[in-house]
Amino acid sequence: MAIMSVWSAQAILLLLVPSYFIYAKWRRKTYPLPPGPKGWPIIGNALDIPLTSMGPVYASWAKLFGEIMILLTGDLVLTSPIGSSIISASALGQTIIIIDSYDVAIELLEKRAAKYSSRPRAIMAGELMGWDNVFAIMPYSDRWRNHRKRLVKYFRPDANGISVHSPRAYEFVHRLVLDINETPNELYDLVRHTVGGLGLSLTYGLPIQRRNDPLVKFADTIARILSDNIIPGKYLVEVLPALRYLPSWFPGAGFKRYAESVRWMSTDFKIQPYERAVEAFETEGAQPCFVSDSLASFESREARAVIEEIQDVAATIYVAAADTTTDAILSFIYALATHPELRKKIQNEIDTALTDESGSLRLPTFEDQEKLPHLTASVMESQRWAPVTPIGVPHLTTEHDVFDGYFIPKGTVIVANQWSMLNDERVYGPSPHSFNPDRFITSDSDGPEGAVKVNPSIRHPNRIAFGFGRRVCPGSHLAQSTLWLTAACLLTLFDFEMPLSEKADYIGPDGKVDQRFDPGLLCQPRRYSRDIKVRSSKAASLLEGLRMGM
Ligand code: HEM
Repeated sequence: MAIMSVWSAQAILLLLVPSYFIYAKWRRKTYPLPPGPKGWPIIGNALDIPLTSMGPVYASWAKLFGEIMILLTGDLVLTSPIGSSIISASALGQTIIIIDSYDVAIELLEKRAAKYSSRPRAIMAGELMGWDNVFAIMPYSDRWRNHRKRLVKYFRPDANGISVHSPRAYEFVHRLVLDINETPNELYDLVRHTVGGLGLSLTYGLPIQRRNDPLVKFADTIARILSDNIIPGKYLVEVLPALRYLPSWFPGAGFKRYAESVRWMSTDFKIQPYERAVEAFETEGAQPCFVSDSLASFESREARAVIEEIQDVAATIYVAAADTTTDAILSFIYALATHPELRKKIQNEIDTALTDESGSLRLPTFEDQEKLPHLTASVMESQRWAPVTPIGVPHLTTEHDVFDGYFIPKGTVIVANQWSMLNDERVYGPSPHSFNPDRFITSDSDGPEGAVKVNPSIRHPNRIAFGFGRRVCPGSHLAQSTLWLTAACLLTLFDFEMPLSEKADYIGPDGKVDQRFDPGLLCQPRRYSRDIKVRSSKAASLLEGLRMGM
C-alpha cells in the first residue's frame, strides 16, 4: 500500500510539475505586460529609462502608450492613445512597471501588499558598501519586519496625529529660528543641521551642539555617500549582478575598489554613536531616545541579536530622515519666498490667531493648526507641488500577479509615480504645476462669516508623498510635525524674499524639472540666495524672549 501511494504521488508530481510550467507559460502568453515603449533586443528599454525628471517623463509615457482609441470622422479613421494608469518597460531582462494612478497604487501596493512589498536588490550600496543593515532597502522578510516594528513603535503619533516627539521638535525648531536670526545667510546649512540634529538626538539622546556638531557632520558625510551610490543605473553591477564577483584588481572593477574603501563607514556609523549613547545614558545632558527606549524593553531573544537590531534601526533613522525632511522644508521656504502675496496672507492669519489682547504675539504650537488653515494648506501644497520623492522608493514583487488583464511577473520593479498622482487635475484642480494653496481651502460653514478651513474632501498629499502599503514611510508623523512647526515659526518671525527672476515652478514650461531644482530621486531646490529679515518689532521681541529662555 505504502509503495503504491509513493508511486502514485510520484506520478502525480510528474504530471503536475510540467503542467504547472505549461500553465505559467500559458498565463504569461494569455495576459500581456502593460503597454510601454518598444524596446531593443536584449537591452530592452535600457536607453529610454530616464535618470532625471523621472516623474514627468514616466507620466508622459503613461499618456503615450495607453490603449488606442479609434475616432471615426467622416471617411477618416484617426487613432489616438487614451493613456494607461499602468505601463511597463524592461532593461536587460528586468521588468519595470510604473503606476501612474493613485487608485492602482492602492489596489496593488496596499490591497495586494503581500505580493508587492519587497525591494530591488541594492548591490552596490547594500551588499558591497555594507549598508544592507538599513531596513529601507531590505527585502520583504522577517528581518525587515522586526526592524520596522521597532521604528514604528518609537516614532508613533499621538491621538491627534502629531508625533509623540513634538517636545523635542519644539526645542530644535526654536534653536533653528534663533540661529537663522544670527546668521540668516546660512539658512540652508542651518536647516540641514537642525533636522539632522533632531534625528540624531531622538535616536541616540546625545547632546547636539547648536552648530558644527561632529556627530551631525559625520552622519551627513555618510548619508551623502550613501545617497550618491544608491542611484539606480549608476553602476552596471546593479543590472549584471555577476560583476560583483570580479576581483578588485580587475580592470573595470573600480566600483569594487571604491566600495571597499568606504565600507568601514557603514560599520562605524552603526557602532560608534550607539556606544557613545550607551556610555552617556547616566550622564547629564543625555535625553531619552530610541536606543534607551529599545534597550529598556528587551525581549527574550538572544541579547547580541537584539543589540544588532537596535544598532541597525538606529543607523537607518538618520539616512532615511535627514535629507527628506530637509528637502521638504527648503522647498516650502522656496515656494513662500517666491510667492510674497501668499506669504503676507498667511502672516495676517498668524497675526490674527496668535496675538493676545495685550497685543503681543506668541509662537505657534500644534494646537493652533485649526486656526491657521492657510498655513496648513501651504504646507500641504508644497508637498504636492515639489514632492520630496517624486517617484517614491521602488518596490519589488515576490509573486506573479494579474491586474486589469495585464501580467505582472514575480521579480518586477514597481515604481509609483507619486509626482504624477500629485499633479492629477481631477483631484487637485486646474494648473497643477502652479503653487496654489487655495486648492485645499473651502468655506467653513460652522465658523463665523467668511471663515475658511482645509477642505477635508481633497486627498491629502501625505497620502501619496510618503509611499504605500507595508513599506509606507514609518517616520511620516515626525516629518509632518517638523515641517509644519518649522513653516509656522519661520512665517511668524521672518520675511523672506527672493528676486522674482528666481521664481519657478518645480516643472518648467518644457515639462521637465526646472533647473532650480535637483531633477534626481530626491526633489530639492538648489542653493538659492534670499533675503531674510525679522518681520516686525513684535517678532523681534518674541525672538529676544526665546533667546533669554534657552
Ligand atoms: C518629508 C520627509 C519624508 C518623506 C517625503 C519620506 C518619504 C518616504 C517614502 C516615499 C518612503 C518609501 C515608501 C514606499 O516604499 O512606498 C519612505 C520610507 C521610509 N522612511 Fe521616510 N520620508 C520622510 C521622512 C522620514 C523620517 C523623518 C523618517 C524617520 C524617522 C523616515 C524613515 C523612513 C524609513 C525607515 C523608510 C523605509 C520603510 C520600509 O522600507 O519599510 N522617513 N519615506
